[in-house]
Amino acid sequence: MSRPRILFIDAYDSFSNNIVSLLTTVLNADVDVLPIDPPHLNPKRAGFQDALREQVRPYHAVVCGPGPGAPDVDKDVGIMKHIWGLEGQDPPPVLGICLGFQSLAVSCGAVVKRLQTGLHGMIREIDHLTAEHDRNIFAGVSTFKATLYHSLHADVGQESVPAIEWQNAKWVSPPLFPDIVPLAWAYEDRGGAVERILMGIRHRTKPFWGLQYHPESICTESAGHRVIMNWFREAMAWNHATGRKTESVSPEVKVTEELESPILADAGPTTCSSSWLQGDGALASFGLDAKYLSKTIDIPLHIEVPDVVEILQDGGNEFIVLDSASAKLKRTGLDVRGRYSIIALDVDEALKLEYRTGRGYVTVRGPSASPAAQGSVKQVKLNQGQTIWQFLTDFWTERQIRSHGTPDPFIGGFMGYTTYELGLEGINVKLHEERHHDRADLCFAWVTRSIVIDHIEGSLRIQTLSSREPEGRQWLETTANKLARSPIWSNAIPANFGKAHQSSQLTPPHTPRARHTVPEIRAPDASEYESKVRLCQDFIAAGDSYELCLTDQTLITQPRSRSEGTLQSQGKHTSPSSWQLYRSLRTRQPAPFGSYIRLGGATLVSSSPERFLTFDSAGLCSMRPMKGTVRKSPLISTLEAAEKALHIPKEEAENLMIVDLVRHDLHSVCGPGNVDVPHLLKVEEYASVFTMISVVEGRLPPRLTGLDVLAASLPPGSMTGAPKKRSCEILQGLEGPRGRERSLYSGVVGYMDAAGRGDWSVTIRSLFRWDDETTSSINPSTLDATTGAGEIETWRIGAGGAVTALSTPEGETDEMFTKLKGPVGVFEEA
Ligand SMILES: C=C(O[C@@H]1C=C(C(=O)O)C=C[C@H]1O)C(=O)O
Ligand SMILES: NC(=O)CC[C@H](N)C(=O)O
Repeated sequence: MSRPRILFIDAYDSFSNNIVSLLTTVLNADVDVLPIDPPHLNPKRAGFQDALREQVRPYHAVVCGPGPGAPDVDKDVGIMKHIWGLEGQDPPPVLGICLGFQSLAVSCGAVVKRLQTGLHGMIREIDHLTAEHDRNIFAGVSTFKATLYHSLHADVGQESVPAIEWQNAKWVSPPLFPDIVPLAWAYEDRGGAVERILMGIRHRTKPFWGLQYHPESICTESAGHRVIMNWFREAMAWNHATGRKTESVSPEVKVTEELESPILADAGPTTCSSSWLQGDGALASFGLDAKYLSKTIDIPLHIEVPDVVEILQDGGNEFIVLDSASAKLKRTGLDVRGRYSIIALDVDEALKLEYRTGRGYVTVRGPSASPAAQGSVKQVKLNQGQTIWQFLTDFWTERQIRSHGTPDPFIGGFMGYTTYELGLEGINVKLHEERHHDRADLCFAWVTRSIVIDHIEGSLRIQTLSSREPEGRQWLETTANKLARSPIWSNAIPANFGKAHQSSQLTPPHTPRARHTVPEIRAPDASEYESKVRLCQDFIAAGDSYELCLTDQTLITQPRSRSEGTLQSQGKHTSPSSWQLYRSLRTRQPAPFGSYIRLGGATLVSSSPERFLTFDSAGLCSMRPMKGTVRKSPLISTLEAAEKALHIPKEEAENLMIVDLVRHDLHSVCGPGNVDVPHLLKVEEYASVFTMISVVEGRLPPRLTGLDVLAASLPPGSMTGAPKKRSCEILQGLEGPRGRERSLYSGVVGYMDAAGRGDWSVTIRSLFRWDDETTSSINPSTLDATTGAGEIETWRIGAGGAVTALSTPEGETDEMFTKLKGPVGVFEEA
């Protein structure tokens, strides 16, 4: 028999692809996905019912999925609501899950109410009917626990049943709702009183079933998969008994995900991407036909990443340093996260690709191209329907290097950043306001000269992608000599030259008093932040989100340092340059994903502990969401104590939600059955906090690369909450003042090399500024006499955390300030 076909109706949930994977693997079925609001099925148009019937006819069964919102709100359920009303001889067999379940219950007359407290990421035992009769999909299923993600539940009068009657009453259709046959329940202890929550139903006469819990969650026990098998067996039995005919899907009806084409706003550029990439202009041919050359030397123990940068800098303007600053602390070799540091060299000479959301073109900046240097900047139009990621893939494919013979993770290739707003474009979340700047949301340099430091081996590899071998080799020698001959290398100058001293005692952010307002720190107002946490919880209670990663920004203004643009340290009384801030942050807050980046008008100084995504050239990808953080304190100073503090329902639920979300993101590119969770809820130690991480792995099909994973998974789920799209929309409204963007914060930083390997971190615990936010000083009192530069620069630091139904406003505010402390401290130190 050919494989059965199932239509999955997606209510924009962040777990949908996990359900598709479950159905595909457990039922050996082909699953097509249709959104709740497909343009060709508008309930307001004449003939809608017929069109919907035609849509579902080819399928053996339909699944109505989970999602944000409420079942009685039309826009939240879209066509789902009309599935239950499909009259005629042969309604299709349908399974509703969570929102889909609630929609079925509402169609049978039930009222949907708010739970006393939402149950998101909570794992509960299911009390189900095991008897073998009457289309009971729980028949023969052993006891199991399942994950819940809901704020609402179906009220069928269960609270009015006296406790002594419950055992007999619970499997009987409630008198007021004769079409609902209860099949499963869960019970929530609410301080002595028990809340009865309907977990599974079937329709009395129609082939409709529903589950309130999430069968696809990583924490729903596999005994629960039997329910899905039973359901499908009942569905097929229904089709057979009623003679319901399914027809094979003709190519016209087959549903595929609709790709939105980018908005082609500016008519400006005329060169389109395909002709540019194949052209032979100086920019288009940059980096083609290159060969990998390298030279390895030992690195003295006292030399640190910034020392290497200082020795080799040649008065450049742009820098990319990915610094495993925590590696030295862990030279045991156990902590593989921080093994390598990568330094791009001669970034000014590299080709840069920049993209801004909503624009239909890519800006290509040639070597040493200042925006003013005409001729070396080109705007290349994206083809109709082509995304920035497809453009980057085409560019990369032309420069791919298959054999290089180095075990190191990077040989040269793309390095750069993306903003949070780039991610929003990818999930079709519109920005509230017009943007009053011209900054790029993605800036990737094609790096051909670089250094990889292996902190475990104590080695340094100088490498180039060069089309002229003798010249390339010459450069390797010159660079090696430059390092070896430097006085710092031979320890003639102490290696802590120019470094800020380590401060272990962190002080809370504050606004310095008026006399000498340098720098001026404007941290979020605690009570305002607390009210935003409460607003988040209102959205959660209403069913609009399961978890919201609320954040806020701290602004620091200071006179622009006179030595900005060089890597010099300077006198005591001037404001610190970005380089000094970086030196200071990496000492105060050493992290596995530190970075110093000056690229495309942005400066980023980061001490991120969070890996977003790593992948190899064979297509194995791994994501490492972090969620659940406690501050180090005398009470919580050991891993053991932190485990106690973090292995509690609230923290575990936060992490689990993001794990399921990341599985969904990875499933979308890796496909059903190709995603696993090798580590769940593991507590790790960082400089000033303990955090819980999980690892989610996927295997990419051969034709896809890590760029496809980035395209499918931004913005990082740990920075949004779930479901991603609705949560981001809510956060946009809350995180004002209006028009404020998260920008680099919540974006990602990393690389994808010419061999196809990549490593990306989430931009958190960091500070950034944009060149265009430097203003002339209007108030002379804010000027430090020794800078005299007359310019004020603005640094931004984002911080926040996940809000759930179980959060407390004070607890979340404290967590936000804890995360802020590290990065803000570099200014206080100055
Ligand atoms: C939002 C931040 O961190 C995120 C939120 C975390 C949490 O809620 O525990 C942990 C790591 C990050 O994914 C931040 O650092 O500002
Ligand atoms: N996961 C879901 O489908 C949730 C359904 C609904 N939004 C609720 O919160 O109850």
